[in-house]
Amino acid sequence: MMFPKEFREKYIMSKTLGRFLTELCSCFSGACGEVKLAFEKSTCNKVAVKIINKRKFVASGLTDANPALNINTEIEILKKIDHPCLIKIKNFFEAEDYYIVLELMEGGELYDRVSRPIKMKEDTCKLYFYQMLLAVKVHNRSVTCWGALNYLHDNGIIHRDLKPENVLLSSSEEICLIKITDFGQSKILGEASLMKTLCGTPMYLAPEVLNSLGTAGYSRAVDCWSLGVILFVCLCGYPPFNEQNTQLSLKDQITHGKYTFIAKEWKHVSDMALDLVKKLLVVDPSKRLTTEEALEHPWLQDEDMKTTFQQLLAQTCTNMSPPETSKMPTTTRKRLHENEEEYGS
Ligand SMILES: C/C(=N\NC(=N)NO)c1ccc(NC(=O)c2cc3cccc([N+](=O)[O-])c3[nH]2)cc1
Repeated sequence: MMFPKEFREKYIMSKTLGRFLTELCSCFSGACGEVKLAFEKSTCNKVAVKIINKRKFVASGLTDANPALNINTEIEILKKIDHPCLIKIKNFFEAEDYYIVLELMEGGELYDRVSRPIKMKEDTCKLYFYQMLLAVKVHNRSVTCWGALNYLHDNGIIHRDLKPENVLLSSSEEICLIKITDFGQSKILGEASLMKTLCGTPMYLAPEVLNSLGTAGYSRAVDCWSLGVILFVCLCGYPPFNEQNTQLSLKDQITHGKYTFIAKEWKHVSDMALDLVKKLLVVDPSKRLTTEEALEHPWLQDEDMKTTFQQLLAQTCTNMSPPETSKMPTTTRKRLHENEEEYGS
């Protein structure tokens, strides 16, 4: 693999991190790329480098008409966000492939934790889930060691691909910070253009626009559903919806909210935790808990857990300087704004 010259001037590439084989397989199924360890020459610090293969990226059909737009949207999102539970970008290079240089998350992917035979403790699930909610939610800004936190939804950003592979752990310790990554499917919400459309006569308006009125403004609820699936898997160790289920297709399981409940896998899980899962896995987005509502749920009213999070945060503040993203190469192509309401299903 030939790395661009300007990359090689700054970094020494090392081994592959995480599940290369799965990354390789996912290349054939669509999303593609691997993550490698690298050393920053100027500081000798370790970094992670996400390599996104351009050719497979286009062939996978994962991208909109213009694949470069996707990556540019993603890079702009990565540069814009500044939150302890969202991955930080350090640099970006475009050559025959895309190279995204990021902070190292030595605990690897949550996917590998939930795949282990021994289930995660409920308190650990709570600490991780609390951080995922903080990262995604709309919230009145609170000050951290780096100033006001920018939340994804607060910035009109929907992740749209939340899953255990995209939740990274800061250390191999069970009690650690998590960070959400991979904004390759994210959308940036523009101003509520549907409202402007409705100011005029609907005489020429397509039916799907009028039909979308019911779900208008709920596009961010997709992240809350995904968080519900992640919480389900963390608590009981198996996914709520899967192909092995014979009665219903995976699609029907999801669209009807028919999750598989294996009582023996849930007997050590509190009723409050299960109650929160049930209120996130609600098919109607307008009835699904929002991230703010989820944070108010009784299961998360746990001062010990919140103190632990603040202590973890304080540790990172002492040994880290605020991110320097201003020196990175800017992305040039104009980014499309996704309307607030996506028409149709
Ligand atoms: C930005 C992004 N994806 N964007 C995208 N469009 N993907 O298709 C992206 C996706 C995944 C990652 N993953 C990692 O940084 C990452 C995975 C992993 C596994 C073991 C160990 C480490 N580690 O940092 O030590 C790991 N880091 C980092 C960035």
